[in-house]
This record gives sequence, C-alpha cells and structure tokens, in this order.
Amino acid sequence: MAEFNKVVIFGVGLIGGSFALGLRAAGAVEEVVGFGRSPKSLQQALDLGVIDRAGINPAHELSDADLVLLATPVGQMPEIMARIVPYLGPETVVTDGGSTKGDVVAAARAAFGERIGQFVPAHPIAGAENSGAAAARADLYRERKVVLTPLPENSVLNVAKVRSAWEWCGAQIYELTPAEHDRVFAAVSHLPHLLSFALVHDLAVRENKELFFTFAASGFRDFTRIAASHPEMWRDICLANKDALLLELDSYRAQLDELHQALAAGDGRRLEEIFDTARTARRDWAEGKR
Ligand SMILES: NC(=O)C1=CN([C@@H]2O[C@H](COP(=O)(O)OP(=O)(O)OC[C@H]3O[C@@H](n4cnc5c(N)ncnc54)[C@H](O)[C@@H]3O)[C@@H](O)[C@H]2O)C=CC1
Ligand SMILES: O=C(O)C(=O)Cc1ccc(O)cc1
Repeated sequence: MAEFNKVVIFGVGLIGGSFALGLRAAGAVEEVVGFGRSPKSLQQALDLGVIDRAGINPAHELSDADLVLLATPVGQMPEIMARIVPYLGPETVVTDGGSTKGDVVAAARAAFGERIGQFVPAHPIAGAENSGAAAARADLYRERKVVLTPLPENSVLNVAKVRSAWEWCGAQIYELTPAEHDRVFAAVSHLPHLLSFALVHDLAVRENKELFFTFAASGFRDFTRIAASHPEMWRDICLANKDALLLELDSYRAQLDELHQALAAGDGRRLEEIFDTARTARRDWAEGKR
C-alpha cells in the first residue's frame, strides 16, 4: 500500500506537478487531487496525467487528505491557507514549495492559529525558467536539495511525513530556520534573478534592441536564461523577501562601484584580482568542492 492515500495540490504547475509525478513514479501515492486558478491549467494537468482528479470544493477534499502541497506563487498562499484550514482533517499535514519562507510562515500562523503544527514549510531547490504542468517532470527533484524550515509547533511525525514525501521524489533534505533560509536565498537565487531581469530589460527597452539581440552569444544566454522565468512568481518572491533582497542589492551595488572605479582608473590589477577570486570560487562550487 502507498504511504500516501490522498495528496491534494494547490497550483499544479512545474513544482506541484513534478511533486505529483515524482510521488506517483515512486508508488508513494494512491490519488492526487489538484486545485487551480484557471480551469484551463487544471484541464492540462488532467490531460497530461499529472493529477487524477480536479478538485471543485476544498470542503469535500481536505478532511481525508494525508498531505496538502501549496505550489502557487507565494502571494496567493495567504488566501488559500485561510480558505482550507477549516476543512483540514486532524491528521492532514500541509506543506508548501514556495521560494520564500518568512512570509509564508507568517501567513500560516495567521491562517492556522492553534493548528499551526499541521503546517510544515518547505522549499525545493530545483526548478527551471519554464512553468506550467507541461513543464512538470517526475525526476525534477532527484538528487536535488529540499530545505525544510520546521516550526517549533511541528510534531516529529508531521515533519517526518513531509520529509518522506520529498525523499520519495528523490530529494536530499536540509533544515534551516525561515530567517536563515531567506537570507541565503536572497543572495544565491533572488538577487541573480533580479539582475538577469534587469540586464535583459535594459536592452529590451532600447529602440535599437534588435542590433544587440542579433549579436548576443552564449555568455548572454547563460547570464539571462533565468530572465525567461515567470514574472508573477518573481514579483511575489522579490516583494516577500524585500528586506534581505535589498541588503544583497546594496552589497552587489558596492561591488559594481568598486569595478566601476577600477575600470575608470584603468586599474587592471584590481580587475584581475576580482575576476580571479570569482573564477576560483565559481570553479570550486561547480566541481562540488564546497
Ligand atoms: N519555478 C521554479 O523553478 C521554482 C518555483 N518555486 C516556487 O513554487 C511555487 C510554484 O512555482 P511554479 O510551479 O514554478 O509555477 P507555475 O506557474 O508552473 O505553477 C503555479 C500554478 O499555480 C496556479 N495558481 C496560481 N494561483 C492559484 C490559486 N490562487 N489557486 C490555485 N492555483 C493557483 C497556476 O495556475 C499554476 O498552474 C512558487 O511559489 C515558486 O516560488 C520553488 C522552487 C523552484
Ligand atoms: O531556473 C533556475 O535555475 C532556478 O534557479 C530555479 C529555481 C527558482 C526558484 C527557486 O526558489 C528555486 C530554484
């Protein structure tokens, strides 16, 4: 018998859909029910076999659910939480796949109240610039990291349930506090996306942009792949993690100022020092030395 009899997913896109496919491929779930914002995206998830059924009324689906995953843009989560909490069964565990954790935890505390122990926050560190159920893959989480940011109110059993679900999908589990999580991901994920959007935007609004895009090569492609990511999702992430992201933006701006000065002064030695430190760090990281 599968570990999870019924899993309910709100937002059956890349993250929610891949969770469903991963659990099913592992034989870990009997039935997956999806809720969506648009009938079209839910129908697509059904047609692709990502979910077994499209849910209509949360009141009918949640009391016997083992696990609920919220996989919508983080800005949608407060309202969904408020909508579902009254119908959760006593054993139902709710988790999420949102890219930020401080805001999600605050929303969960407001919506779950005394039942906050039933919410175990999580963030899969796997994804792509593509979105929607059509981009979902059973192996998206294989050998990828998932960060849990458990709450003091979570029981060992509830955390274990969420951990187990991600492990069935092939993921390696890490734990951070929500604040640690948001600081780290502001630097290594949210800032790079902001910079990539900024670079492409700067060119895209120029009258002669075609001239530039015609000659952009693989370096541009590497730097800007993530500027093809979902605008609503990234709007929500940036706003949700505003404080940590602004700090990282300040730090990056100071780095740009230093490069600007070195360049203006023709200080090749300083430029090379900075490039060398960066190259070593990037190579060590890519080779898994850190
Ligand atoms: N795309 C990525 O690489 C990663 C995304 N995440 C997080 O996962 C979450 C989902 O992202 P993706 O799957 O990439 O987005 P997506 O756009 O592929 O899927 C989101 C789905 O949620 C649905 N949705 C939106 N509002 C809804 C609502 N109020 N009720 C029900 N369904 C609703 C959309 O119709 C869509 O099907 C976001 O919170 C994002 O920050 C986390 C890790 C990686
Ligand atoms: O497209 C990429 O490379 C990503 O960086 C995917 C990604 C996006 C958001 C997350 O919270 C985690 C991973």
